[in-house]
Amino acid sequence: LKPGDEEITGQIPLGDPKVDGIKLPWEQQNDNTNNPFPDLELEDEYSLPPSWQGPSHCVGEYCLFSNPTFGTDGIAMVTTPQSAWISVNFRPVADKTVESTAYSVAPIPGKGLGIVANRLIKKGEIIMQRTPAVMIHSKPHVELQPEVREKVYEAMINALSETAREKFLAQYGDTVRDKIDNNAFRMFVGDDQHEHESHLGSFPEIARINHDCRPNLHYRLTNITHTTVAVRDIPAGEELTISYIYGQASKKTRTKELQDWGFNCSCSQCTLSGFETAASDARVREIKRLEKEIEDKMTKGGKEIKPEMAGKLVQLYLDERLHAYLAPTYTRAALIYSMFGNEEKARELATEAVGALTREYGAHAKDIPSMRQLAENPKGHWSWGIKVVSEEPKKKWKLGGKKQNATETVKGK
Ligand SMILES: C[S@@+](CC[C@H](N)C(=O)[O-])C[C@H]1O[C@@H](n2cnc3c(N)ncnc32)[C@H](O)[C@@H]1O
Repeated sequence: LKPGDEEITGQIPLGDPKVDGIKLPWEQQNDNTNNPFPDLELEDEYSLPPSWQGPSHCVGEYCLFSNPTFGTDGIAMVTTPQSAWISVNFRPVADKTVESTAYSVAPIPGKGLGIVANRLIKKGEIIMQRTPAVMIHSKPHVELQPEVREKVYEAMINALSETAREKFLAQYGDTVRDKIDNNAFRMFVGDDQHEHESHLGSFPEIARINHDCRPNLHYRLTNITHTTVAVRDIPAGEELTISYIYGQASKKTRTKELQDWGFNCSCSQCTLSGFETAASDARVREIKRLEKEIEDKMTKGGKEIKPEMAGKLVQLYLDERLHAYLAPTYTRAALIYSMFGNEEKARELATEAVGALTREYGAHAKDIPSMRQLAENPKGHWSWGIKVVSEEPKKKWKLGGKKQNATETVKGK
């Protein structure tokens, strides 16, 4: 969330008690109840298993739901019964992660605390995989009156397991709200039948990872599980980083976005010399130009495309150290070389694409079977030697795209 978001008001009609006399929810209860918030009767459709507490502390349709034994360290959610039900019923994710001694928390000059590799971490190794300790629907987080929000958050923190509470409170930031604003990831909770709704997920251990515009980790959210993966080999002693913003932007744009986040970036890319920064900005511009050119030519049937364009794009991504975003680029390049009948390059790039897709989207990424087939047997792949796609070019050309999971994140300040 960016500064200014808290100015948005109105969806939750609580009013200001001091101004218009509307009572806060807990003031509306009769005196002989200990529960200051009205509980909500759950429709059968959204009833949760008996291990769950809630709904309680309801404000409008948003209530507290908790389970101290769920996922990594238990969870407390402030959300709608529908989103709670969807989250509880998501398929669990359990990949093999590195041992917890492979990294540790350490002070990082100019960034507070951060996480540093204790041994060589290999490209593709999964560093952390966690479910949120706290998950809050974005609307009440932004729109609730501060007094009401504080009460709800107090109950939410009390509902956490002791371990989760300790980890949550140890995060960077003064108040509960600060800790959420500075550390949470935006996640969208929904499924095929229900609209995806914006939430803020707090993963306290992952939140120690600082930002770098050219990160060595990629993160993804699969349903409500957060996974961080190494996108290149990381030597012992190097800081582990993710990007809080979209990295393919000029320094000026990145600086502005990170200032909106509340800090002046001191990452490897933001501290380059003026000359290096100009070269980097030029590469980013060239990446965008080439991507557009390739896309335009492909949607027009691919007549004027040259495989070298795709090769150049891959090289620009590597030169620019954009290792966290290689999957679509490798996939596109492998297809183009295959279309032009270059077996060696098609195999090589499709093999790279399988690795990048696995790192960036997980082992079930939808383009993986096709890229695997291309790597193993280019001549048997649909794209082999077609050069010019005159029929239905868009349909054949379309890459799997970014949205692979039910949830998708932007670092959710
Ligand atoms: C999610 S926290 C990261 C962990 C935090 N450093 C800590 O001590 O817990 C985000 C905060 O870390 C700091 N930070 C992260 N990346 C940074 C960077 N590239 N440059 C400067 N400060 C950074 C900023 O204060 C930012 O608001």
